[in-house]
Amino acid sequence: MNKKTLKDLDVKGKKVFCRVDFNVPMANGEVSDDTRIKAALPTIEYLTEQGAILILASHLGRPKGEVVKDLRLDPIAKRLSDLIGKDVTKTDAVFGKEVNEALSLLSDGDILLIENVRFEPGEEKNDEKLAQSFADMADLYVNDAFGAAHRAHASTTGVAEKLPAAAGLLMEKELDVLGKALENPERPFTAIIGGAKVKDKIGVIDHLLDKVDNLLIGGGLAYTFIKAQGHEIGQSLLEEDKIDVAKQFMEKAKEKGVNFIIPEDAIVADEFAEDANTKIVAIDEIPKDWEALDIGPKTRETFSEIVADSKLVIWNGPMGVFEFNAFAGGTQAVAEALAETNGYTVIGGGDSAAAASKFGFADQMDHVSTGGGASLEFMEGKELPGVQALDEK
Ligand SMILES: Nc1ncnc2c1ncn2[C@@H]1O[C@H](COP(=O)(O)OP(=O)(O)OP(=O)(O)O)[C@@H](O)[C@H]1O
Ligand SMILES: O=C(O)[C@H](O)COP(=O)(O)O
Repeated sequence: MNKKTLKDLDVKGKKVFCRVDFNVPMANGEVSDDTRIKAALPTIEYLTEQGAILILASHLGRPKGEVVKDLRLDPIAKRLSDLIGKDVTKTDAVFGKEVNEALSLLSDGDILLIENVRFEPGEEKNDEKLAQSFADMADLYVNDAFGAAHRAHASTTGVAEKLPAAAGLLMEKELDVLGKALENPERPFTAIIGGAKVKDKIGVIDHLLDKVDNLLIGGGLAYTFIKAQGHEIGQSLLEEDKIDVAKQFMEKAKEKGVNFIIPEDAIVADEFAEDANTKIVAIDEIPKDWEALDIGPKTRETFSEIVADSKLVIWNGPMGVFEFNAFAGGTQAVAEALAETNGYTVIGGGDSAAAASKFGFADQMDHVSTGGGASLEFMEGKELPGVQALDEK
């Protein structure tokens, strides 16, 4: 990586403003999944052990510049404190008198978590004054929030331009793993793309077609491709205005010699419901009034065989409506195939990461990205503003 990292900084006795992505799922006022908090621990522990005074900043949800009680970071401060076995001071303010007073009481190795930065209207606007307030608190800036690196906000880019700025250990690892995968992949290299909409995956499919040996398409977006091949898809998800793009991708795959695979069978349902009537059909036999909600058994087998023979697999997006048990089998089969292959496996965050943990395979993946949108933009070949803003080595 050509950006400065934690190891390039001398942090002892310095105030370090560290942006983390603690945008975690909450239920009943408590953290219901602390994966992202745990992922930031190496950076937090390194900084405190080195004797920095650590100021942590994160967003939670999308409060749009207003204070939203349920999006306060107190439960996160508590969980962090339990995980590291150390007190974490939490302020109700994002900056100003309360934060400065709290900071003045801290010693080397202590931790302060400021309030949800998105309570400030200036955060998402990358407001200069807010960025300056963050910079005024600290001597150094560290960005460990890979999950928010695709956002150009005051706490991710604005402040980075005002202080010596380096990547945290999680940021460094994410960029290393995803970067190596895309720049110098071991082959055969397979990408599996699922999820709901072609629209959301155009950039990533296009970019991956220049890189991969196999591109496997599942999920709701597959049916636009199937329609583009001239088959009827009943009530399945269709983006009429993306049929041409789907055709172009299939052409591009042919030109590039990429093995482009779309489902050969599906589980169809007579309504979008957990307890709908279902059957397995060949892909050119989807009944008019039914909709395809998961990939079928033959497709699962084909996908699993390709994954087994791959040296590198990247997976983004579920293969079906995995939230309903009746249509979770395809996603589970893909997660299992990744868990079993000897190849290096990378999950591109979001729903696929949730699915891998739901089915108990997350620990068997080589890398589960903490970024949903961020990993997708990275895989599209875009520069992430939160990374761009860091100091060059
Ligand atoms: N065949 C299908 N028909 C309808 N919906 C589907 C189908 N297959 C998958 N989905 C839905 O797609 C949704 C996930 O789509 P999305 O594009 O958001 O995935 P994702 O890219 O993994 O998400 P994220 O951006 O959070 O990583 C799931 O809620 C799932 O139910
Ligand atoms: O959950 C995420 O993907 C990140 O925390 C970014 O959140 P955002 O989409 O609300 O900017």
